[in-house]
Amino acid sequence: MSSPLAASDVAIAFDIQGLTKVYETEAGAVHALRGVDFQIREGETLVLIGPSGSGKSTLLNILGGLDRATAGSAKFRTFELTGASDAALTRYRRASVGFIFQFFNLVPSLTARENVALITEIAIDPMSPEEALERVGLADRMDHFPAQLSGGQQQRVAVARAIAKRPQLLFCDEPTGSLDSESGIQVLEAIAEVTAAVGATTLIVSHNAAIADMADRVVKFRDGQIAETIRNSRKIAPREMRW
Ligand SMILES: Nc1ncnc2c1ncn2[C@@H]1O[C@H](COP(=O)(O)OP(=O)(O)OP(=O)(O)O)[C@@H](O)[C@H]1O
Repeated sequence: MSSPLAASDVAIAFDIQGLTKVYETEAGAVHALRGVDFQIREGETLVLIGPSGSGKSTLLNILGGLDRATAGSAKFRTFELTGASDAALTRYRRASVGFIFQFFNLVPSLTARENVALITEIAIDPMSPEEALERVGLADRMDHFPAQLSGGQQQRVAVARAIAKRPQLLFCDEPTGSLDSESGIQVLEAIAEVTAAVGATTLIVSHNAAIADMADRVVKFRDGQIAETIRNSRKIAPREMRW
């Protein structure tokens, strides 16, 4: 069956078919994803919203090579994630994916520059830690330790770390979840800027409905499935969002 997005002039980053995830727990099986069919275009920014437990993070983790599906298929370009070896998934994450999580995950004993350098030292074609930190507005904070930075600044270091290797994919799970609105806007501005600069396909999971305005498409989850997708006619810059 031909898909509406598979026209020859549209490059597809992810082709997802029947993606299913069941967690076996002591309390019984938890159906986190119930047969998701979806395609994501190269260079798109998607914002994933929906109730707690509806499967957003599970999808992000599977597409990021951090978790494995129970059934179905998820293909990034020509790379089939489901069924890939652990080594292949590690190579994929290292080469292609930048991650940003809610709680920054910086190494406390390293400066901002050193936290970013941890990644650039093992990347294939990275920008310098200095360039990455300049892009997120931290040129004057490079030699600060995480404890000397605000939450928003720490998250911008995490953004710099995620994009310094020029990833094809940027996955953000609640990137502003622990920030006040002004810091959150600065982090989203940094994400929008670096996404445009490196041309990454970007997925952002958020509970903040305002963030949906910066997406090309908003993906609404319900009960382990995609209930609706909405294409924004115009993307709104984070600074102009109504928070
Ligand atoms: N490691 C795990 N073991 C067992 N169940 C899990 C695990 N991870 C997630 N789940 C369950 O899978 C379902 C989907 O969780 P998921 O984290 O993907 O939802 P979410 O939409 O991202 O929620 P939230 O917005 O609260 O982060 C939930 O019922 C959750 O409890």
